[in-house]
Amino acid sequence: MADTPFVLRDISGKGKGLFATRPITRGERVLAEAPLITQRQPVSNATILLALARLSDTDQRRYFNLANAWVGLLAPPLGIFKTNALPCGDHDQSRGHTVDTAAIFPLGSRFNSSCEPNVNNYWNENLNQITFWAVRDIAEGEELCICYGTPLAKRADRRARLESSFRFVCNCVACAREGAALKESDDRRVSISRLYDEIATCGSNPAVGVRKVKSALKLLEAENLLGSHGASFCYDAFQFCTSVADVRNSKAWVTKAWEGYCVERGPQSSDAVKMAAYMQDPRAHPAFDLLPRKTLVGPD
Ligand SMILES: C[S@@+](CC[C@H](N)C(=O)[O-])C[C@H]1O[C@@H](n2cnc3c(N)ncnc32)[C@H](O)[C@@H]1O
Repeated sequence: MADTPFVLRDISGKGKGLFATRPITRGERVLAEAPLITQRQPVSNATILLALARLSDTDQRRYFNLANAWVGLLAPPLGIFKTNALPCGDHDQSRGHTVDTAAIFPLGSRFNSSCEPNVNNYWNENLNQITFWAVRDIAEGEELCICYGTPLAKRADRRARLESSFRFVCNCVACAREGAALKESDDRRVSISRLYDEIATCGSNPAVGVRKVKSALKLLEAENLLGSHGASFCYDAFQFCTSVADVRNSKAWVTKAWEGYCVERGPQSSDAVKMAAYMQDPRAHPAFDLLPRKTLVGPD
């Protein structure tokens, strides 16, 4: 871990976790790592054993030293895989994205989960590595957490999912809320998820679409999820503006989307590169000028 800005240490109730050894700036890449083993669905104990047989003794030891939430319930190779696997692709079940390849990483599999994550994991297919990005400024000593689950859901649903897949009760800063604060947070997350679905149906009504994007961004900010989830909403707003040939606001939105993807996924990610091209020429988008021309609104 010589040049990483974190250390691995024990944390009560979570096994081990990763902690910042210095202040980390929003948008910084905290880790890029190749897999120990990769598996395509369907994964079984037998397919994992085959992959492990190709590893050196040192890497096999690394694998078997990882956490296992399924002790006594599954054979160890499979239990460790289910506890630690991260998706190799754009996997966000709450948005209907799933990938059928997942992998185990020596350090990347040590990030604990938070429903208000300060780090985003992104599989970079050009590098064939998983990359981890600070989605907000992180103080020295703070734990670095990604989100394993579906943050845009109520606490009860988030917890149920994490408990059934990873066998822990989430008590992250978002899940620890109670009373009115919990209700407000639950309502905001459900609203963001609803707005996400509604935005997808606004193609013929771009003014409404952009209004909904702005509402979603405000709610994301209130939930401290703007850094991890804002970019795709800004890209939606860009597409609404470009469809009515509103070049000025298209540029403003796609610039926001580019900034967001640089933070969530890195400037070399395919999404950031795509946004950079539309910043140069918003007219290159296939939806440009498809609807009656109109001026919409830009970001705040
Ligand atoms: C991928 S491992 C993360 C690293 C692990 N803590 C370790 O010691 O190597 C996933 C497991 O970590 C624990 N974990 C992760 N996030 C947690 C959280 N927010 N609260 C409690 N336990 C958590 C659970 O036991 C989970 O099954």
